[in-house]
Amino acid sequence: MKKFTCVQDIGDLKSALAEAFEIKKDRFKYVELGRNKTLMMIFFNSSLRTRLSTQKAAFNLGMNVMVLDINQGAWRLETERGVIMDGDKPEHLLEAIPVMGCYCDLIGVRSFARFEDRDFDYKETILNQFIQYSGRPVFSMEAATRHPLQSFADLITIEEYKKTARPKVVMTWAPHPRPLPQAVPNSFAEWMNATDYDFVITHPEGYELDPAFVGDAKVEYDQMKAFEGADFVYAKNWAAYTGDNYGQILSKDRAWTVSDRQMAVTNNAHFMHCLPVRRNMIVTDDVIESPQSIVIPEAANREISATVVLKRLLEGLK
Ligand SMILES: CCC[C@H](NC(=O)CCC(=O)O)C(=O)O
Ligand SMILES: NC(=O)OP(=O)(O)O
Repeated sequence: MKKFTCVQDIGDLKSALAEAFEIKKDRFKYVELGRNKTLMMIFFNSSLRTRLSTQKAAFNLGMNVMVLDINQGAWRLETERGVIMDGDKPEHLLEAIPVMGCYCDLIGVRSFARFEDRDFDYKETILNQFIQYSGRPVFSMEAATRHPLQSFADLITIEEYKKTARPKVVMTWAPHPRPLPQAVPNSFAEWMNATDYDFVITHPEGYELDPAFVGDAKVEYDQMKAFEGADFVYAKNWAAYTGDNYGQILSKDRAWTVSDRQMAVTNNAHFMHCLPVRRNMIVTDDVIESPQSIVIPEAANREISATVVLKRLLEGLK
């Protein structure tokens, strides 16, 4: 594997899942693979789970790790070409990227959507500059339009907890005080559409995601109807995608906050969320603390998804 930015990069999902469950049985099985290899993790945005689980995955494979928080310690970076750099940014990304590539063997990048220009975001401008100019294999630690490490962990978790071959999985929008990226819902939809699950997306009108990610998923504007018979509920907020509303908050309707009311019409569904989660905006305390909540095992599986991805990128170096 030469990059990991989307579901297509991992190839056959059944093989990827088999590798994940193999590694889960013995996560140090490939500890020699990464000897004297260095992972560089570059964050343009905050992180807890990705920052910790991806480092742990690198250690599982015997790698060295460097972590850089851009604009905190490094020089502030200009990312636009053609800009006269007479302001507060002493370095351009197009120099910084190949320099960072000199010091490592693999690069992970977190760079969220900026919501200033939809084309800039949806062309994955920053991530693709790392792919183009670093000279190293690059993987996404959540970019503008996807979060594949999260989605792979979500799939592993559903496979572990499902009671039927084709569970009903419902992704629901929920209210949030800030405009959040579409990366997590886009990516979850992309991975769910690559399975044979019964996948439904529910959100208020106006929050339609990019059709390229929605694919053949059923979209239901009535949340209670969507929840009927669900085996898994995956909650997430996202800002509007369509037209002039890009990056905007259209609703903070707390009737969409996942509570016992909605969970009551499901098939005793497991509750999932990528975390961090705003309690009593996205989901009530009772639901996220209930026996059906699997948000912690879901987060734990981030170590497994990252170990599989780093293993395949290391194997690609040979
Ligand atoms: C893994 C999720 C990362 C990010 N979440 C946030 O930025 C939450 C920030 C907040 O709740 O203020 C998102 O929604 O894409
Ligand atoms: N789910 C996830 O990626 O969490 P962090 O933003 O804390 O890394």
